[in-house]
Amino acid sequence: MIRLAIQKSGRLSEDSLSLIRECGIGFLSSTFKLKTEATNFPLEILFLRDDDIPGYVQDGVADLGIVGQNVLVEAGLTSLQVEALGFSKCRLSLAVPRGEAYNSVADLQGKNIATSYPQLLGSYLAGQGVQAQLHTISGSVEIAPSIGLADAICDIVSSGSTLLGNGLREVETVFRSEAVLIANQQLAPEKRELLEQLQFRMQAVRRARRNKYILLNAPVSALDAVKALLPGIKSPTVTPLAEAGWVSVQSVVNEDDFWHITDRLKAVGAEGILVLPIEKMIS
Ligand SMILES: Nc1ncnc2c1ncn2[C@@H]1O[C@H](COP(=O)(O)OP(=O)(O)OP(=O)(O)O)[C@@H](O)[C@H]1O
Ligand SMILES: O=P(O)(O)OC[C@H]1O[C@H](OP(=O)(O)OP(=O)(O)O)[C@H](O)[C@@H]1O
Ligand SMILES: [Mg+2]
Repeated sequence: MIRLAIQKSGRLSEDSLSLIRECGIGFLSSTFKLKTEATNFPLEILFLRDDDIPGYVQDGVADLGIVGQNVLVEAGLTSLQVEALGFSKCRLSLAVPRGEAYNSVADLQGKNIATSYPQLLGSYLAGQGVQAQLHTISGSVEIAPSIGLADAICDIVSSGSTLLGNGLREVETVFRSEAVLIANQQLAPEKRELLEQLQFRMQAVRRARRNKYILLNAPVSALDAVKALLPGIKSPTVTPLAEAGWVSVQSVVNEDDFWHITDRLKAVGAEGILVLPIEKMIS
């Protein structure tokens, strides 16, 4: 049995649970139960505060964890990272009151800055040659300037609406973060094997999310142009249609390139384009 710690409730919880479920791992969860066993994989899930997860994994209380890279680096435990998971993307940024003049990070020299990330901010400022007084607070950091607690803040930003709602302006990005899978570094061989099985499934899920299955009809005369646009995993599948001179083409396309490629497919004569989600993608 391998133990995985995830956030009990917060920005990482829902996506962590979805990823585990999409890996085909079933479990019962209830708001009050802080530990659950998977029904079809030797996995125990612990529901914890995210800040505690890196330490628990380092000490071996949990074998694995899912946590924001920002929390991992702040804890000085970057060496536990196994792979990035592509969700809970955000940035740690410096912000100042909107009306205040700001030209460069040098303007923060001697200022009071409130943050929950003194290590990350401290090393960023040291790298910029700026000395400031850091006030560590554990939450609601964006309130600090308006109550006279600090001149500036450094906190997590995603949409920017919390900054906007508190009269602040983002001025520097200190760190870019996303959720990461972490593991204890002295895992027993049986647990290491379970970790590898989990990683294999997670990678198949993530690859599937990034890609779409595409089917279309095209005149044979356009086939070379269509093939050039849709290289697929190895090469596209091409089957003749009942109507002479036409083929059906099936392939896989990256989500990011999808609209751009669809426009070009239409331009070379493709018709009846269907796009389907992929559930798992194993390379
Ligand atoms: N607005 C956001 N958008 C995307 N990701 C975010 C956002 N805010 C935070 N995160 C990421 O999710 C992690 C957890 O954020 P959350 O706000 O739930 O933490 P928390 O309040 O410290 O939770 P806990 O109660 O577990 O200590 C952060 O460390 C960061 O990596
Ligand atoms: O740029 P935005 O999209 O507004 O997101 C940023 C906010 O999200 C996080 O807090 P969260 O809402 O998770 O609340 P918390 O203070 O309880 O962690 C973070 O600490 C910021 O305050
Ligand atoms: Mg926390």
